[in-house]
Amino acid sequence: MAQQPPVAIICVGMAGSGKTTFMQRINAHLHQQSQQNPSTTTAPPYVLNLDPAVRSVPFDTNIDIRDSVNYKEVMRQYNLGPNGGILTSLNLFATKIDQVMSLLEKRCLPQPEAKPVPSYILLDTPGQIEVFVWSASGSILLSSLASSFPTVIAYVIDTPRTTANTSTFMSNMLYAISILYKTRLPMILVFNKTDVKGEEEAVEWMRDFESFQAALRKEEEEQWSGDGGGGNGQGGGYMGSLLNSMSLVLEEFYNALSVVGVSSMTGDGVAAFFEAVEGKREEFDRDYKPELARRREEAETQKREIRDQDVRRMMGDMSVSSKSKGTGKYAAPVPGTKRSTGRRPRQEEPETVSDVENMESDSEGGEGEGGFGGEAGGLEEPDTEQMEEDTAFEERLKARYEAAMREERESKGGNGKGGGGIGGGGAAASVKYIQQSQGAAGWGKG
Ligand SMILES: Nc1nc2c(ncn2[C@@H]2O[C@H](COP(=O)(O)OP(=O)(O)OP(=O)(O)O)[C@@H](O)[C@H]2O)c(=O)[nH]1
Repeated sequence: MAQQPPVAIICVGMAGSGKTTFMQRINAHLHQQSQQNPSTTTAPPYVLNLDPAVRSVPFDTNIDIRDSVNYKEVMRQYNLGPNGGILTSLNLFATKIDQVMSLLEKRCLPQPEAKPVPSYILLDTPGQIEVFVWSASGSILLSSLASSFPTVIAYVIDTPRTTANTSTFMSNMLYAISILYKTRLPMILVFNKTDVKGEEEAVEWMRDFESFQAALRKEEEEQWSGDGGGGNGQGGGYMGSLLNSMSLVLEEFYNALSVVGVSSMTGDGVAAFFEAVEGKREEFDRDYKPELARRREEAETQKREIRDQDVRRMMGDMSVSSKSKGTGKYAAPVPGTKRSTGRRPRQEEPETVSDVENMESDSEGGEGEGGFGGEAGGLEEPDTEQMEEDTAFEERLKARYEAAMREERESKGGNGKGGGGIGGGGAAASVKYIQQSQGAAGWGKG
């Protein structure tokens, strides 16, 4: 049977929630599996560490951000604090994303007649979730991964701490929502540390909002009785009603999530976690892949439009359209024409703010390109002279174009001159471009 591409599991969670320990556990589980079944066609997982600030990683990694970026040095050089250092390190790492992706694709995508590939790619992320999830580099890393592999977010939660009270629980759930909506990737909630406190209470609060509201009421009563009846003005007030309403609103969100209880310490619940991952792989293929393709197509169209706009603006600046040929502000003065002898060129329509400023300064001082003398009042020469000037410019442009074409032909003919490197390629491309645009403007092929 043909192998499936591996699922990329990205472990995110608040600092201290147990991401690294969880990574260590699932990594050990997968290694054990591949050792126990040597006949299996899958290799051990491919592991990446994206936490530049971690001192030591308790598992072997295939790619480690610390190998390419020195976090301490980044902080020192850019004069940054810890979070800025992590963010900048991630940004620097993101500049190498094409190398990372080509390595991942080479090692992890099933190849015909090649050795087994891993079933899973595991990624550990920095504890400062926002630095990873809300940064440009985080988005680049996530979208690159998701474009090649089914990708799942494992949101690791410190169960004892989160279920200590309803407001901490709600805050954590809201954080999970923000990540879900930001990344738009399938998510599994991993209630970690179940050896200390089971996940049952949290799951009940998610599945049955009445039980969450009952817990909320109980907390409020306790607070009121603890305060000797005075209360602190928060428990029963807007906080209580906000949490109440939230529990109703979030029902829909909870239904979209898979929830598992795991103890990274004992290994309890790891098998259930991988079952959930397989479920999310199907969900990714069914729901997320088409959406990703649509977003990619949208981005491509946007990029094309921006490029076209830039080209149009550039052509406008160069004034190579048939209408304004030779009158642009970048056109060189021609010996023997009126312009070089002091006549002001015909005013163009401003296209940019700087054009307007240039025009204003031209008309104020008359110090533009030879524009001084008695014509500052805006006297216009007859059109025939303008036409002469246009023709001269056109001829110069044509001559330059033909010379460049000749040069290109010679370099192609292998006359020992070589291609001219980057500069030569650029000239050839410009010639081609000018040729096309002039052709479109009715200038013929030349
Ligand atoms: N009892 C128990 N402790 C755990 C479990 N998982 C992690 N811990 C402990 O929780 C603490 C934090 O674990 P880490 O794995 O370092 O957490 P992290 O999320 O990677 O932390 P950062 O790297 O700071 O983001 C450590 O002391 C772990 O031993 C678990 O399942 N049970």
